[in-house]
Amino acid sequence: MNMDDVARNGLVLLGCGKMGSAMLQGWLASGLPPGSVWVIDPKPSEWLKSTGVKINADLPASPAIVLIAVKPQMMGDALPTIAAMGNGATLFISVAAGTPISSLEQTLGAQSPIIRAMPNTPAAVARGISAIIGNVHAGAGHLDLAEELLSAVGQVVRLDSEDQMDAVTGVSGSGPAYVFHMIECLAKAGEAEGLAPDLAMQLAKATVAGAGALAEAADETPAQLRVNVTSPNGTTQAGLEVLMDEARGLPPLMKDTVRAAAGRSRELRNG
Ligand SMILES: NC(=O)C1=CN([C@@H]2O[C@H](COP(=O)(O)OP(=O)(O)OC[C@H]3O[C@@H](n4cnc5c(N)ncnc54)[C@H](OP(=O)(O)O)[C@@H]3O)[C@@H](O)[C@H]2O)C=CC1
Ligand SMILES: O=C(O)[C@@H]1CCC=N1
Repeated sequence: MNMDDVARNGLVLLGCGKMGSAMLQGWLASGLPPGSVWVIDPKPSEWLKSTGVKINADLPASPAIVLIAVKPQMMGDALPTIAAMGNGATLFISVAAGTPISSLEQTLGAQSPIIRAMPNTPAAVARGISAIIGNVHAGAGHLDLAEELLSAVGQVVRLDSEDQMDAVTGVSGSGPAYVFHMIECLAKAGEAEGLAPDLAMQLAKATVAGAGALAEAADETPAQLRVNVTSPNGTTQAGLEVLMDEARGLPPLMKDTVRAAAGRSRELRNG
């Protein structure tokens, strides 16, 4: 099965909030016909209505893919809508944080091919990264199909074990929010040094975006790129002595941040 089969047999998107719409935007931009997409969402946005996809319409009996993008806490209400498609050819992909494959199997059927994925919101600009892992019924063809679908919105990595998903969620699923907060903090710090808010925000956004692009494009490691900015006894060294402090700086803070997010992912296993 490939994206041509998805266009022919249909893709059902269950839940079209922030993550569902970020991905849908990418799929439509990459050529998936709107007429091949069924979206189920209680309050469709104006953007969704403008796309030409089928919204809250009768569903195909056996779509190629059902992508589940509701909150973990909404699973109980939402999954019965699609449970009848289980135990057949339909591939289920869930992006829900925490919800284990075993719990999805209970509702969708023990014979269903199910893939758990953790994307992130830069998918909206095709710069996301998704990690995927499947159940025993998700064969190589299903994983290839999920990878092809998610590749339309960024990079895809395959996990060896579902246990890795909590740490992945703490790093790349939630990670964009950490980076957005870094932009906010950098801009505020610029304001504290006397810059106008607009100028401080422009400098902060461009710096984070540019550094991210350089980190991805360069042959050097991020550590070397950092060294390249740091003149001996210069301004960066003075700043990094604060930021890189092993007791009070970013290293322990980032470790605690990712640990808290991964821990919450583990808690969500129980609903
Ligand atoms: N946001 C992110 O960065 C990421 C999110 N995820 C995962 O994606 C999933 C969705 O998160 P996110 O997009 O942020 O959340 P949102 O609340 O933005 O989106 C969920 C959508 O599902 C709708 N919905 C609620 N109940 C039902 C139902 N019974 N049937 C169909 N749709 C329903 C909601 O409608 P209404 O608002 O009216 O209730 C909403 O539009 C979560 O499981 C999350 O863990 C994964 C990676 C990153
Ligand atoms: O905050 C959350 O629970 C979701 C999962 C990863 C990003 N957002």
